[in-house]
Amino acid sequence: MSGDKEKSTVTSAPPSPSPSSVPPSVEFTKGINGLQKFILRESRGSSAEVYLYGGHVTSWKNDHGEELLFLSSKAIFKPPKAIRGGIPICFPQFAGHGTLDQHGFARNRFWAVDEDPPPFPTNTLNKAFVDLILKPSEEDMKIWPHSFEYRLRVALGTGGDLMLTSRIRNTNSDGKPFTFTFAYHTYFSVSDIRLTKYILALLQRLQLLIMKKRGHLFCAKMVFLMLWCGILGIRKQRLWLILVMMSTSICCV
Ligand SMILES: O=P(O)(O)OC[C@H]1O[C@@H](O)[C@H](O)[C@@H](O)[C@@H]1O
Repeated sequence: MSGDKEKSTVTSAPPSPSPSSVPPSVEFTKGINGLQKFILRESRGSSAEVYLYGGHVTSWKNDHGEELLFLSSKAIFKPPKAIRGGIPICFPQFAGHGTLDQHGFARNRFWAVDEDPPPFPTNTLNKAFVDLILKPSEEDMKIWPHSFEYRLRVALGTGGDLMLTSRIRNTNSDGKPFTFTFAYHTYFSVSDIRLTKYILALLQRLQLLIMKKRGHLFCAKMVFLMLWCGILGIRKQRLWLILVMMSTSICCV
């Protein structure tokens, strides 16, 4: 679950470390309303917090201690209500695209620690990370009759970059395929929401225009994001972090 040792929950620091040599660490503790959470810390001081409830990232701070995610002051942290802010996981349905409640049920379920995650092709050394897993309950199967294993890795890299990797496996005993929709519904923190609203409206139009003309969604998204960050004066480092965030992946096995 942490950088140096894949299976240990807490990485202990060596004796008298210098600030730059403190290893990445993962702490399992209680958060708001006693809900359990992990705190990931990286050697240069950035951190992230992940609740088991919802597999929900609620905080991501850079090495200056600045919060990069928005968490509503009205977020109540009381199941079955979803946590408002941070990075809600919308699964197996995004928005109202289906018969389930808005954004599906993954954000309203208690996830478990994944004790035996399949290996990753990439090097996880020097990263603080935690592996979570969600499997449907009998009640879930009544509203969405598909068996699955949803594995989520939340990792914090040495530069403070936050990476979420979702791996969703169809475990239907009859091998029947299923479809789903999904989103990391990230709430970024911004300094001026009014200005952001105007700029977003403008850029959404621009994005639509580019998509219509070129039909190239990826390019449009990148142009959109870079303009947005540039106009809002987001520092270069933060823009980079956001771009890394955007490159988080989802794969089905
Ligand atoms: O209010 P919820 O269910 O947490 O959803 C968060 C937001 O999700 C977005 O997808 C909707 O467009 C918003 O209207 C909504 O507020």
